[in-house]
Amino acid sequence: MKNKRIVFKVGTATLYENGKLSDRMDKIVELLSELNKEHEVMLVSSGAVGAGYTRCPLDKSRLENKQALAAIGQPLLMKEYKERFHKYGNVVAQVLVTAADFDSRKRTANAKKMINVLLENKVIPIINENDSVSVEEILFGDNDQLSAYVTYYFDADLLIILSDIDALYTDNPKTNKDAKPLKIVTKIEDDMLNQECNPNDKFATGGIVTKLKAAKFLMDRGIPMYLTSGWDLDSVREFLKGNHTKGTLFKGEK
Ligand SMILES: Nc1ncnc2c1ncn2[C@@H]1O[C@H](COP(=O)(O)OP(=O)(O)O)[C@@H](O)[C@H]1O
Ligand SMILES: N[C@@H](CCC(=O)OP(=O)(O)O)C(=O)O
Repeated sequence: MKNKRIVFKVGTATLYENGKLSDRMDKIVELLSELNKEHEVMLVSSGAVGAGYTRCPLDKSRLENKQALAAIGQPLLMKEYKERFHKYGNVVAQVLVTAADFDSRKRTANAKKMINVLLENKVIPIINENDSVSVEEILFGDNDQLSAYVTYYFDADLLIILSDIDALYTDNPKTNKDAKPLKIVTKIEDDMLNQECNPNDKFATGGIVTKLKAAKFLMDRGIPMYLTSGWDLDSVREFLKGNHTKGTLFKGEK
């Protein structure tokens, strides 16, 4: 793949381990900095609520507390990214969105123009839901679907989801040891989307279902999505070189 616009999404469980930032963030920053030389790179990053909790352990079951945790954690998360990307000479930009930003063509077009300016200048946009004001109808609620919207509405060629799981399996591999990884998925059945959502990290809101919804949204629009582990970034490097050995590629049949 050459000169592509690529969106990466990283979940809370990949970034944080036992309430502490993991060195996986360093590895992700290294990979994105490498790719930013040849491609246009955007990052949708979760982790604001988890980061906020490290400083102020509020009861996150109350919505206003969760909003406050995001407000506390978002600048902490950005500081960590900014410092790491700086080592590679990269500038980052914080972009916070709500579902309402994709509701009107005018607002989406305005946001896209701004994203284009960032990418033309090799600045890496780090995007998250604006959790501190996102409630009710303007709420996405999970960054898997948000990253699919970012990919489609901001004209990207590919979405790569870096997860705590290395592929989509025939069943939940954490509870069924016979579950098998799927290499390519060309169709998502409705019953797959009706499973319960149960993310592994207590600060996460996604789970496998939101990843499948993201994949379906993109497959319906002819855009591929690659799901792989945030623990093993060589699979991403290989995939982008055309060697698909690990992870799941979601690609609609056209
Ligand atoms: N069919 C399946 N294939 C893969 N993972 C599954 C499946 N069903 C349930 N899961 C669970 O979904 C988890 C991934 O979702 P989540 O914890 O939200 O990841 P992330 O933090 O990367 O967004 C896996 O670790 C696994 O426990
Ligand atoms: N926007 C929230 C995370 C939402 C989310 O989807 O979390 P995850 O399932 O870990 O990708 C945050 O920054 O904490």
